[in-house]
Amino acid sequence: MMFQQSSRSLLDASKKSSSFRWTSSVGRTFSSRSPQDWVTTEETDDPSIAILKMNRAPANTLSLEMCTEISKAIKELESNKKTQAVILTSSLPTIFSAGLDLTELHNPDKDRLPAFWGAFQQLYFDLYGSRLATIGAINGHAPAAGCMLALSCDYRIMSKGNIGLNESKLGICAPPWLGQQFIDTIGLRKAELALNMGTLFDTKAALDIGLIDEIVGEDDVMDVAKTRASQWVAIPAPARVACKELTRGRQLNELKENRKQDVDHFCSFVNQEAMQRNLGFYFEQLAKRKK
Ligand SMILES: CCCCC/C=C\C/C=C\C/C=C/C(=O)SCCNC(=O)CCNC(=O)[C@H](O)C(C)(C)COP(=O)(O)OP(=O)(O)OC[C@H]1O[C@@H](n2cnc3c(N)ncnc32)[C@H](O)[C@@H]1OP(=O)(O)O
Repeated sequence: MMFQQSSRSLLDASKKSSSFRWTSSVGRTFSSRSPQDWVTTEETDDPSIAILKMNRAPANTLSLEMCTEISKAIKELESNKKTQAVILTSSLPTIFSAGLDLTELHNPDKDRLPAFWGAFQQLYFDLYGSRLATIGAINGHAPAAGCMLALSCDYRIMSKGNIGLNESKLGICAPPWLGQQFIDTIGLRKAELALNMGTLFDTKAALDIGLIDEIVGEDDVMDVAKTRASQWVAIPAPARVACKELTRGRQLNELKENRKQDVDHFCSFVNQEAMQRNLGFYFEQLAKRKK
């Protein structure tokens, strides 16, 4: 990995508290195959390009275990010297990732919460700072932390769905490092408006403000992603890595130096009664939406 980060204690803690079937505070039961199946990697016909697929139905939400699995997959790909690029995508039909798993935030387990945020921070380090060229093949909705996954890629193509940082609609605010990623991508004024309003952009609007780089047809996503990956891989790897360090190194180091404070800040923010009320309300609306 280009920007080596240490998170052993947090991730070790996460392993102890893993649970894969639980009932949420609004009474819905989540179950799935084991976390090992939530993320898969595939080879392509070019040995330098791999695919990383998120398969956590129904919405590829980022729980502690999901963050850990994605991080693990990135590290495994990086450990193969031949691999120079990864295409990040979803195997779900309409959702890239619905962001943080709200069951982690609402009525949280006090011991698990810091480990959860540590795993989310680690995912940012691993994806945003990867030595690999990263192509986001965004084939569905990508709100909030789903948008973070997209923003952490080097190049973003999108076929359908909405993307953006909608945290304010949940009564919360993106952490400074995610907000900064957004500002660095689309510029301060556009980010200011979008963050305050919690705007989710359709593909056209996202392209207009520079949140994505290209709109592609649904059937062309993987072909275009492979073509773009080949173009990135054609740049000599030391140059690519140095460019990434130039544009992302400061932000990554800033969080690295403030990691513990960021976890503490997150935990005290989320544990506030008003935050819990807002999250509970949003979560209930989400669950009721279809009914
Ligand atoms: C300065 C202080 C710093 C402190 C920081 C504090 C907090 C952290 C802040 C920011 C970081 C990031 C935060 C987040 O990511 S919060 C999550 C935000 N995500 C959303 O708002 C998306 C919510 N989901 C949707 O809008 C829709 O699901 C969708 C993505 C548009 C897809 O719609 P569709 O109709 O296709 O699917 P469903 O709505 O039926 O969803 C399927 C299924 O999944 C459940 N679900 C969806 N999203 C989540 C989620 N994020 N967490 C948990 N569960 C989710 C949904 O309820 C359905 O469940 P069901 O049981 O009904 O099948």
